Amino acid sequence: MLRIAVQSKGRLFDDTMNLLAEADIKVSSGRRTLLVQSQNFPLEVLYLRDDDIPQSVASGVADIGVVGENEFVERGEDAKIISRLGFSKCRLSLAIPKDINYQGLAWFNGKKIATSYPNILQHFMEQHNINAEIHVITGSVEISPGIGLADGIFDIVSSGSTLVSNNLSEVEVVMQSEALLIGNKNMSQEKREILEQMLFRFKAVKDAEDKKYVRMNAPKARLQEIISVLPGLKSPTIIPLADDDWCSVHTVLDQKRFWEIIGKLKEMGAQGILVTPIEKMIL
Ligand SMILES: Nc1ncnc2c1ncn2[C@@H]1O[C@H](COP(=O)(O)OP(=O)(O)OP(=O)(O)O)[C@@H](O)[C@H]1O
Ligand SMILES: O=P(O)(O)OC[C@H]1O[C@H](OP(=O)(O)OP(=O)(O)O)[C@H](O)[C@@H]1O
Ligand SMILES: [Mg+2]
Repeated sequence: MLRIAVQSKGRLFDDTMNLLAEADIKVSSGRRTLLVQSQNFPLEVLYLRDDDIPQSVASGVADIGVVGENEFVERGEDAKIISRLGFSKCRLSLAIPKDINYQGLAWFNGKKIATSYPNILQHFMEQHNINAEIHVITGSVEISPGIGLADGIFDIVSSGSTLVSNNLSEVEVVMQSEALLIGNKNMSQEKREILEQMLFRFKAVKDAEDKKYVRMNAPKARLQEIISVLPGLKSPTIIPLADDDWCSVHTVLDQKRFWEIIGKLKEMGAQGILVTPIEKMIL
């Protein structure tokens, strides 16, 4: 049995549970139960506060965990990054009251900065030879300049609307962050095998993202032309039709090039084009 640490509530919870669900790993999200076993996969979910996830994975209380890169770097715990999950994208930035005429990092010398990420900030300040006072608070960081608690802040920014509503402007982006799947460095062989199975499923879901399964009827006379514009996995599947002059062509198209390719296919005489989403794809 593999044990995964998942944020019990908050921004990472939904996307993590969706990822498991898409991989057909069933887990009831009994929010009051802290440890829940999957009904159909050798996985148990340990619900924790995200701050505690890096340590729980490093110490082996959990084998793997999903946590924001910001939190993982801040904690400096000894665990490895297994994969980047692509959700909860944000950045850690320095921001100051918007009416200040900011000329560069030197502004922060002798200033007080409020943050929940003192280690990352400290490291950044040392790298740039800035001497600022770091004031640690665990939440509502953006309010601190407004109430005279600090001169600037160092916090998570995504859309930037929290900064705007607190009259702050972002002056330096220090790091980019996304959700990470992290793992204990000394997992048993048995656990590593379960993890491989899980990653295989995640990949199948990810590979199917933004892909469409497309079927169409094509005039045989123009079949080669039609095939030449289709990327497909290997080559498209060609199926005969009752009418000898026509055949059915099945292929997989990338969402990004979808309309461009469909346009060409229509010009080449393709008809009855059917488009369906793909749930999983094993390459
Ligand atoms: N606005 C945002 N947009 C995108 N990702 C975000 C945003 N805010 C936070 N995150 C990411 O999601 C993670 C979890 O955020 P969340 O707000 O749920 O936790 P938290 O702020 O640490 O929790 P709490 O508010 O209970 O202390 C963060 O560590 C960060 O990686
Ligand atoms: O740039 P934005 O899109 O406005 O997002 C940034 C805000 O989002 C997060 O707070 P959250 O909403 O998670 O509230 P919290 O303070 O409870 O963590 C983060 O701490 C910022 O305050
Ligand atoms: Mg938050």
